[in-house]
Amino acid sequence: MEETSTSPLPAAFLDFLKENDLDPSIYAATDSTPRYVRLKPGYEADVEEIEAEIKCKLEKVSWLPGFYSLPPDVQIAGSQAYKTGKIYGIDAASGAAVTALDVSPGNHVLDLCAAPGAKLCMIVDLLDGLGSVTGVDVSQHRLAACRTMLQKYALGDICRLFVANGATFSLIPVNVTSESRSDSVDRLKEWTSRKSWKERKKAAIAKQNAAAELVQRCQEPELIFYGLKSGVVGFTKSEIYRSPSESELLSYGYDRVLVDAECTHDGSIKHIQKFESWGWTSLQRRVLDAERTDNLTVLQLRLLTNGFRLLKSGGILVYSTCSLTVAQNEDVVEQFLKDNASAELQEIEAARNWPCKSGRIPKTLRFDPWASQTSGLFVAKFLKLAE
Ligand SMILES: C[S@@+](CC[C@H](N)C(=O)[O-])C[C@H]1O[C@@H](n2cnc3c(N)ncnc32)[C@H](O)[C@@H]1O
Repeated sequence: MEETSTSPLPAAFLDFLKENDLDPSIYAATDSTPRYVRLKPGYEADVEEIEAEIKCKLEKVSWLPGFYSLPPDVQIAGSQAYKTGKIYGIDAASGAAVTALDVSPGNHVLDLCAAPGAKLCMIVDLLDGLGSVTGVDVSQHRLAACRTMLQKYALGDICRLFVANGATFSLIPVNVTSESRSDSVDRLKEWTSRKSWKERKKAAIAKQNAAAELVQRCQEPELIFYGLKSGVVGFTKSEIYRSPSESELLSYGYDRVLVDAECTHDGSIKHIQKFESWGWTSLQRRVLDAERTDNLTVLQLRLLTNGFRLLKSGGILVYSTCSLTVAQNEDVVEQFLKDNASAELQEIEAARNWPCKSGRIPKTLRFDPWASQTSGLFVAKFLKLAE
Protein backbone atom coordinates (compact mmCIF):
# COMPACT_ATOMS: atom_id res chain seq x y z
CA MET A 1 0.00 0.00 0.00
CA GLU A 2 1.44 3.36 -0.98
CA GLU A 3 0.41 5.07 2.28
CA THR A 4 2.48 2.64 4.31
CA SER A 5 5.73 3.97 2.92
CA THR A 6 4.92 7.67 3.40
CA SER A 7 2.86 7.50 6.58
CA PRO A 8 4.29 6.93 10.06
CA LEU A 9 1.29 4.74 10.92
CA PRO A 10 2.13 1.23 12.08
CA ALA A 11 1.12 -1.77 9.98
CA ALA A 12 -1.42 -2.95 12.58
CA PHE A 13 -3.28 0.35 12.41
CA LEU A 14 -3.23 0.27 8.61
CA ASP A 15 -4.71 -3.25 8.80
CA PHE A 16 -7.41 -1.98 11.16
CA LEU A 17 -8.25 0.83 8.72
CA LYS A 18 -8.32 -1.57 5.78
CA GLU A 19 -10.59 -4.01 7.60
CA ASN A 20 -12.96 -1.15 8.34
CA ASP A 21 -12.77 0.33 4.85
CA LEU A 22 -11.26 3.59 6.12
CA ASP A 23 -8.85 5.76 4.14
CA PRO A 24 -5.40 5.96 5.85
CA SER A 25 -4.52 9.21 4.07
CA ILE A 26 -6.63 11.16 6.59
CA TYR A 27 -3.91 10.50 9.19
CA ALA A 28 -0.94 11.04 6.89
CA ALA A 29 -1.27 14.80 6.34
CA THR A 30 -0.41 17.26 9.07
CA ASP A 31 -3.54 17.94 11.06
CA SER A 32 -4.79 21.42 10.25
CA THR A 33 -8.08 20.99 12.13
CA PRO A 34 -8.64 24.09 14.24
CA ARG A 35 -8.88 23.99 18.00
CA TYR A 36 -12.28 24.78 19.40
CA VAL A 37 -13.34 26.48 22.61
CA ARG A 38 -16.74 27.05 24.13
CA LEU A 39 -17.37 30.26 25.99
CA LYS A 40 -18.96 29.84 29.40
CA PRO A 41 -22.39 31.50 29.23
CA GLY A 42 -22.22 34.92 30.86
CA TYR A 43 -18.72 35.76 29.59
CA GLU A 44 -19.77 37.01 26.13
CA ALA A 45 -18.51 40.50 26.93
CA ASP A 46 -15.02 39.14 27.69
CA VAL A 47 -14.22 37.86 24.20
CA GLU A 48 -11.91 40.78 23.30
CA GLU A 49 -10.06 40.48 26.58
CA ILE A 50 -9.58 36.73 25.99
CA GLU A 51 -8.35 37.40 22.43
CA ALA A 52 -5.81 39.91 23.76
CA GLU A 53 -4.58 37.39 26.31
CA ILE A 54 -4.16 34.43 23.95
CA LYS A 55 -3.00 36.77 21.16
CA CYS A 56 -5.33 35.49 18.50
CA LYS A 57 -8.85 36.03 17.25
CA LEU A 58 -11.68 33.81 18.42
CA GLU A 59 -13.59 32.99 15.23
CA LYS A 60 -17.30 32.34 15.92
CA VAL A 61 -18.40 28.90 14.70
CA SER A 62 -21.34 29.99 12.56
CA TRP A 63 -23.27 26.74 13.01
CA LEU A 64 -22.83 26.25 16.76
CA PRO A 65 -23.73 28.98 19.28
CA GLY A 66 -21.11 29.68 21.95
CA PHE A 67 -18.29 27.92 20.06
CA TYR A 68 -15.18 29.56 18.62
CA SER A 69 -12.31 28.22 16.53
CA LEU A 70 -8.61 28.95 16.94
CA PRO A 71 -5.53 28.00 14.91
CA PRO A 72 -4.44 24.44 15.81
CA ASP A 73 -1.17 25.49 17.47
CA VAL A 74 -2.66 28.00 19.97
CA GLN A 75 -2.28 26.79 23.54
CA ILE A 76 -5.06 27.75 25.95
CA ALA A 77 -4.23 25.71 29.07
CA GLY A 78 -1.86 28.35 30.49
CA SER A 79 -4.22 31.28 29.89
CA GLN A 80 -6.10 33.05 32.69
CA ALA A 81 -9.28 32.71 30.63
CA TYR A 82 -8.96 28.94 30.83
CA LYS A 83 -7.67 28.79 34.39
CA THR A 84 -10.49 30.98 35.67
CA GLY A 85 -13.14 28.97 33.84
CA LYS A 86 -14.25 31.42 31.15
CA ILE A 87 -13.57 29.01 28.29
CA TYR A 88 -13.77 25.24 27.85
CA GLY A 89 -11.63 23.20 25.48
CA ILE A 90 -14.18 21.10 23.55
CA ASP A 91 -14.37 20.08 19.91
CA ALA A 92 -17.24 21.48 17.84
CA ALA A 93 -18.43 17.98 16.87
CA SER A 94 -18.75 17.14 20.59
CA GLY A 95 -20.82 20.31 20.97
CA ALA A 96 -23.02 19.09 18.12
CA ALA A 97 -23.65 15.76 19.88
CA VAL A 98 -24.82 17.62 23.00
CA THR A 99 -26.95 19.99 20.91
CA ALA A 100 -28.64 16.95 19.32
CA LEU A 101 -29.83 15.96 22.80
CA ASP A 102 -32.21 18.98 22.90
CA VAL A 103 -31.65 19.66 26.59
CA SER A 104 -34.02 22.17 28.24
CA PRO A 105 -33.87 23.64 31.74
CA GLY A 106 -35.65 21.30 34.17
CA ASN A 107 -34.59 18.08 32.41
CA HIS A 108 -33.06 15.21 34.36
CA VAL A 109 -30.10 14.12 32.26
CA LEU A 110 -27.99 10.98 32.42
CA ASP A 111 -24.49 10.99 30.89
CA LEU A 112 -23.55 7.32 30.83
CA CYS A 113 -19.87 7.64 29.75
CA ALA A 114 -19.23 11.03 31.28
CA ALA A 115 -15.52 11.40 31.92
CA PRO A 116 -13.55 13.58 31.59
CA GLY A 117 -16.67 15.70 31.27
CA ALA A 118 -16.55 18.27 28.45
CA LYS A 119 -20.01 17.28 27.24
CA LEU A 120 -21.36 16.98 30.77
CA CYS A 121 -20.31 20.59 31.49
CA MET A 122 -22.11 21.77 28.36
CA ILE A 123 -25.24 19.89 29.46
CA VAL A 124 -25.10 21.57 32.88
CA ASP A 125 -24.74 25.00 31.26
CA LEU A 126 -27.79 24.29 29.08
CA LEU A 127 -29.87 23.37 32.15
CA ASP A 128 -29.22 26.82 33.65
CA GLY A 129 -29.53 25.56 37.23
CA LEU A 130 -32.81 23.67 36.75
CA GLY A 131 -33.06 19.87 36.65
CA SER A 132 -30.21 17.48 37.35
CA VAL A 133 -27.27 15.73 35.74
CA THR A 134 -26.11 12.25 36.66
CA GLY A 135 -22.64 11.45 35.33
CA VAL A 136 -21.51 7.82 35.21
CA ASP A 137 -18.12 6.42 34.24
CA VAL A 138 -16.37 3.15 34.93
CA SER A 139 -13.01 4.87 35.44
CA GLN A 140 -12.57 6.34 38.88
CA HIS A 141 -9.59 8.54 37.98
CA ARG A 142 -11.26 9.90 34.85
CA LEU A 143 -14.44 10.65 36.80
CA ALA A 144 -12.37 12.36 39.50
CA ALA A 145 -11.08 14.66 36.71
CA CYS A 146 -14.71 15.33 35.80
CA ARG A 147 -15.43 16.28 39.42
CA THR A 148 -12.46 18.69 39.35
CA MET A 149 -13.84 20.22 36.17
CA LEU A 150 -17.30 20.69 37.71
CA GLN A 151 -15.72 22.42 40.68
CA LYS A 152 -13.49 24.62 38.50
CA TYR A 153 -16.44 25.84 36.42
CA ALA A 154 -18.75 26.06 39.49
CA LEU A 155 -21.21 23.65 37.90
CA GLY A 156 -21.53 21.05 40.63
CA ASP A 157 -24.78 22.18 42.24
CA ILE A 158 -27.17 20.04 40.22
CA CYS A 159 -24.74 17.17 39.50
CA ARG A 160 -23.97 13.80 40.98
CA LEU A 161 -21.21 11.50 39.78
CA PHE A 162 -21.14 7.71 40.09
CA VAL A 163 -18.25 5.38 39.36
CA ALA A 164 -20.21 2.54 37.83
CA ASN A 165 -20.60 0.29 34.85
CA GLY A 166 -22.91 2.15 32.48
CA ALA A 167 -24.10 -1.16 31.03
CA THR A 168 -25.71 -2.14 34.34
CA PHE A 169 -26.24 1.22 36.11
CA SER A 170 -29.82 1.34 37.32
CA LEU A 171 -30.51 4.44 39.40
CA ILE A 172 -33.07 7.09 38.53
CA PRO A 173 -33.06 10.78 39.45
CA VAL A 174 -34.11 10.87 43.11
CA ASN A 175 -35.93 14.15 43.28
CA VAL A 176 -38.61 13.07 40.82
CA THR A 177 -39.85 10.41 43.25
CA SER A 178 -39.38 12.44 46.42
CA GLU A 179 -42.84 11.55 47.78
CA SER A 180 -41.42 8.27 49.03
CA ARG A 181 -39.17 9.99 51.59
CA SER A 182 -39.35 8.74 55.15
CA ASP A 183 -37.93 10.21 58.37
CA SER A 184 -34.45 8.95 59.03
CA VAL A 185 -31.28 10.10 60.76
CA ASP A 186 -29.16 8.69 57.93
CA ARG A 187 -29.90 11.37 55.39
CA LEU A 188 -26.92 12.43 53.26
CA LYS A 189 -25.46 15.81 54.18
CA GLU A 190 -23.64 18.30 52.00
CA TRP A 191 -20.78 16.66 50.03
CA THR A 192 -17.28 17.44 51.25
CA SER A 193 -13.86 16.38 49.98
CA ARG A 194 -12.60 16.17 53.59
CA LYS A 195 -12.54 12.62 54.93
CA SER A 196 -12.93 11.55 58.53
CA TRP A 197 -10.29 9.30 60.15
CA LYS A 198 -12.70 6.40 59.81
CA GLU A 199 -13.19 7.05 56.11
CA ARG A 200 -9.43 7.42 55.54
CA LYS A 201 -8.84 4.07 57.23
CA LYS A 202 -11.54 2.51 55.12
CA ALA A 203 -9.98 3.96 51.96
CA ALA A 204 -6.56 2.56 52.91
CA ILE A 205 -7.99 -0.93 53.35
CA ALA A 206 -9.86 -0.61 50.08
CA LYS A 207 -6.64 0.42 48.30
CA GLN A 208 -4.89 -2.73 49.48
CA ASN A 209 -7.61 -4.72 47.90
CA ALA A 210 -7.96 -2.84 44.63
CA ALA A 211 -8.99 -5.84 42.57
CA ALA A 212 -11.82 -6.74 44.91
CA GLU A 213 -12.89 -3.11 44.99
CA LEU A 214 -13.05 -3.07 41.21
CA VAL A 215 -15.35 -6.07 41.17
CA GLN A 216 -17.53 -4.53 43.86
CA ARG A 217 -17.61 -1.21 42.01
CA CYS A 218 -19.01 -2.97 39.00
CA GLN A 219 -21.85 -4.21 41.21
CA GLU A 220 -22.70 -1.12 43.21
CA PRO A 221 -22.30 2.43 41.91
CA GLU A 222 -19.95 4.55 44.00
CA LEU A 223 -21.16 8.11 44.53
CA ILE A 224 -18.01 10.25 44.35
CA PHE A 225 -19.60 13.69 44.18
CA TYR A 226 -22.95 15.39 44.54
CA GLY A 227 -24.11 18.98 44.62
CA LEU A 228 -26.56 20.65 46.96
CA LYS A 229 -29.39 20.57 44.39
CA SER A 230 -28.55 17.24 42.76
CA GLY A 231 -31.35 15.37 44.49
CA VAL A 232 -29.05 13.64 46.97
CA VAL A 233 -28.79 15.93 50.01
CA GLY A 234 -31.52 15.06 52.50
CA PHE A 235 -32.14 11.62 51.05
CA THR A 236 -31.10 8.30 52.54
CA LYS A 237 -28.72 5.92 50.83
CA SER A 238 -31.52 3.43 50.33
CA GLU A 239 -33.62 6.09 48.60
CA ILE A 240 -30.74 6.91 46.26
CA TYR A 241 -29.76 3.30 45.63
CA ARG A 242 -33.31 2.05 45.15
CA SER A 243 -33.72 -0.05 42.01
CA PRO A 244 -36.73 1.10 40.01
CA SER A 245 -39.09 -1.34 38.35
CA GLU A 246 -39.22 -1.40 34.54
CA SER A 247 -42.66 0.27 34.54
CA GLU A 248 -41.48 2.96 36.98
CA LEU A 249 -38.67 3.84 34.56
CA LEU A 250 -41.20 4.82 31.91
CA SER A 251 -42.53 7.61 34.18
CA TYR A 252 -39.59 8.41 36.42
CA GLY A 253 -36.60 7.68 34.20
CA TYR A 254 -34.38 10.38 32.71
CA ASP A 255 -35.65 12.98 30.22
CA ARG A 256 -32.39 12.84 28.30
CA VAL A 257 -29.60 10.26 28.08
CA LEU A 258 -26.24 10.73 26.41
CA VAL A 259 -24.29 7.57 25.54
CA ASP A 260 -20.95 8.92 24.32
CA ALA A 261 -19.60 5.40 24.18
CA GLU A 262 -16.10 4.08 24.70
CA CYS A 263 -14.64 3.41 21.24
CA THR A 264 -11.40 3.03 19.29
CA HIS A 265 -11.10 6.86 18.93
CA ASP A 266 -9.90 6.44 15.34
CA GLY A 267 -11.97 9.45 14.23
CA SER A 268 -10.00 11.75 16.48
CA ILE A 269 -7.02 12.52 14.26
CA LYS A 270 -5.34 14.56 17.00
CA HIS A 271 -5.71 11.62 19.42
CA ILE A 272 -4.26 9.10 16.97
CA GLN A 273 -1.37 11.41 16.09
CA LYS A 274 -0.48 11.62 19.79
CA PHE A 275 0.45 7.92 19.69
CA GLU A 276 3.47 8.90 17.62
CA SER A 277 4.98 10.30 20.82
CA TRP A 278 3.18 7.95 23.27
CA GLY A 279 4.43 4.93 21.29
CA TRP A 280 2.61 2.87 18.69
CA THR A 281 2.66 -0.18 20.94
CA SER A 282 0.22 1.52 23.27
CA LEU A 283 -2.06 2.13 20.26
CA GLN A 284 -1.86 -1.59 19.61
CA ARG A 285 -2.78 -2.36 23.21
CA ARG A 286 -5.37 0.35 23.81
CA VAL A 287 -7.05 0.61 20.44
CA LEU A 288 -6.39 -2.21 18.05
CA ASP A 289 -6.35 -5.40 20.05
CA ALA A 290 -8.80 -7.61 18.14
CA GLU A 291 -10.41 -9.02 21.25
CA ARG A 292 -10.84 -5.51 22.65
CA THR A 293 -12.47 -4.19 19.47
CA ASP A 294 -14.85 -7.17 19.34
CA ASN A 295 -15.73 -6.64 23.00
CA LEU A 296 -16.15 -2.94 22.36
CA THR A 297 -19.07 -3.38 19.99
CA VAL A 298 -20.75 -5.64 22.56
CA LEU A 299 -20.12 -3.00 25.25
CA GLN A 300 -21.43 -0.21 22.99
CA LEU A 301 -24.68 -2.09 22.36
CA ARG A 302 -25.06 -2.81 26.07
CA LEU A 303 -24.44 0.83 27.01
CA LEU A 304 -26.94 2.01 24.41
CA THR A 305 -29.53 -0.56 25.50
CA ASN A 306 -29.16 0.25 29.19
CA GLY A 307 -29.18 4.01 28.56
CA PHE A 308 -32.42 3.58 26.64
CA ARG A 309 -33.92 1.46 29.43
CA LEU A 310 -33.27 4.31 31.89
CA LEU A 311 -35.00 6.84 29.63
CA LYS A 312 -38.58 7.84 30.44
CA SER A 313 -41.30 7.48 27.86
CA GLY A 314 -41.05 10.41 25.40
CA GLY A 315 -37.40 10.95 26.36
CA ILE A 316 -34.49 11.48 23.96
CA LEU A 317 -31.22 9.52 23.78
CA VAL A 318 -28.14 10.44 21.76
CA TYR A 319 -25.56 7.77 20.91
CA SER A 320 -22.17 9.04 19.75
CA THR A 321 -18.67 7.69 19.19
CA CYS A 322 -15.48 9.20 17.85
CA SER A 323 -14.83 6.11 15.75
CA LEU A 324 -15.34 6.18 11.99
CA THR A 325 -15.98 2.44 11.68
CA VAL A 326 -19.38 1.12 10.64
CA ALA A 327 -19.06 -1.71 13.19
CA GLN A 328 -19.09 0.70 16.16
CA ASN A 329 -21.76 2.97 14.75
CA GLU A 330 -24.35 1.95 12.16
CA ASP A 331 -24.07 -1.77 13.02
CA VAL A 332 -24.66 -1.04 16.71
CA VAL A 333 -27.60 1.24 15.87
CA GLU A 334 -29.08 -1.35 13.51
CA GLN A 335 -28.93 -4.12 16.10
CA PHE A 336 -30.32 -1.81 18.79
CA LEU A 337 -33.30 -0.84 16.62
CA LYS A 338 -33.99 -4.51 15.89
CA ASP A 339 -34.02 -5.30 19.61
CA ASN A 340 -36.00 -2.28 20.82
CA ALA A 341 -39.39 -1.72 19.25
CA SER A 342 -40.01 1.44 21.30
CA ALA A 343 -36.90 3.16 19.89
CA GLU A 344 -37.45 5.52 16.97
CA LEU A 345 -34.51 7.03 15.12
CA GLN A 346 -35.00 10.80 14.92
CA GLU A 347 -33.96 13.46 12.46
CA ILE A 348 -31.55 15.88 14.15
CA GLU A 349 -33.32 19.14 13.35
CA ALA A 350 -30.48 21.36 14.53
CA ALA A 351 -28.10 19.70 12.04
CA ARG A 352 -29.48 21.40 8.93
CA ASN A 353 -26.48 23.73 8.65
CA TRP A 354 -23.89 21.48 10.31
CA PRO A 355 -20.85 20.47 8.19
CA CYS A 356 -21.65 16.77 8.43
CA LYS A 357 -23.16 14.13 6.19
CA SER A 358 -25.59 11.27 6.62
CA GLY A 359 -24.32 7.99 8.02
CA ARG A 360 -25.13 4.74 6.22
CA ILE A 361 -28.47 4.72 8.04
CA PRO A 362 -30.63 7.74 7.13
CA LYS A 363 -31.00 10.27 10.00
CA THR A 364 -27.66 9.24 11.55
CA LEU A 365 -24.84 11.76 11.09
CA ARG A 366 -21.10 11.59 10.54
CA PHE A 367 -18.59 14.38 11.05
CA ASP A 368 -15.79 13.55 8.66
CA PRO A 369 -12.58 15.04 10.14
CA TRP A 370 -11.32 16.65 6.93
CA ALA A 371 -14.62 17.75 5.41
CA SER A 372 -16.02 19.17 8.65
CA GLN A 373 -12.72 20.49 10.10
CA THR A 374 -13.75 18.98 13.41
CA SER A 375 -12.85 15.77 15.17
CA GLY A 376 -14.55 12.73 13.59
CA LEU A 377 -17.86 11.83 15.24
CA PHE A 378 -20.90 9.64 14.65
CA VAL A 379 -24.24 10.78 16.13
CA ALA A 380 -27.63 9.05 16.29
CA LYS A 381 -30.70 10.37 18.10
CA PHE A 382 -33.56 8.21 19.39
CA LEU A 383 -37.00 8.91 20.83
CA LYS A 384 -38.54 6.49 23.34
CA LEU A 385 -42.09 5.83 22.19
CA ALA A 386 -44.87 5.10 24.67
CA GLU A 387 -45.38 1.31 24.84
C1 LIG B 1 -15.44 8.81 24.67
S1 LIG B 1 -15.08 8.80 26.36
C2 LIG B 1 -16.32 9.88 27.01
C3 LIG B 1 -16.00 11.34 26.85
C4 LIG B 1 -16.94 12.23 27.63
N1 LIG B 1 -18.32 12.03 27.25
C5 LIG B 1 -16.59 13.69 27.47
O1 LIG B 1 -17.26 14.41 26.74
O2 LIG B 1 -15.62 14.12 28.10
C6 LIG B 1 -15.67 7.24 26.87
C7 LIG B 1 -15.71 7.03 28.36
O3 LIG B 1 -16.38 5.78 28.59
C8 LIG B 1 -15.86 5.25 29.78
N2 LIG B 1 -16.29 3.83 29.87
C9 LIG B 1 -15.72 2.74 29.34
N3 LIG B 1 -16.43 1.63 29.65
C10 LIG B 1 -17.48 2.06 30.39
C11 LIG B 1 -18.56 1.40 31.03
N4 LIG B 1 -18.73 0.08 30.97
N5 LIG B 1 -19.43 2.14 31.73
C12 LIG B 1 -19.29 3.50 31.83
N6 LIG B 1 -18.28 4.15 31.25
C13 LIG B 1 -17.40 3.46 30.53
C14 LIG B 1 -14.38 5.49 29.68
O4 LIG B 1 -13.78 5.44 30.96
C15 LIG B 1 -14.35 6.88 29.05
O5 LIG B 1 -14.22 7.86 30.03
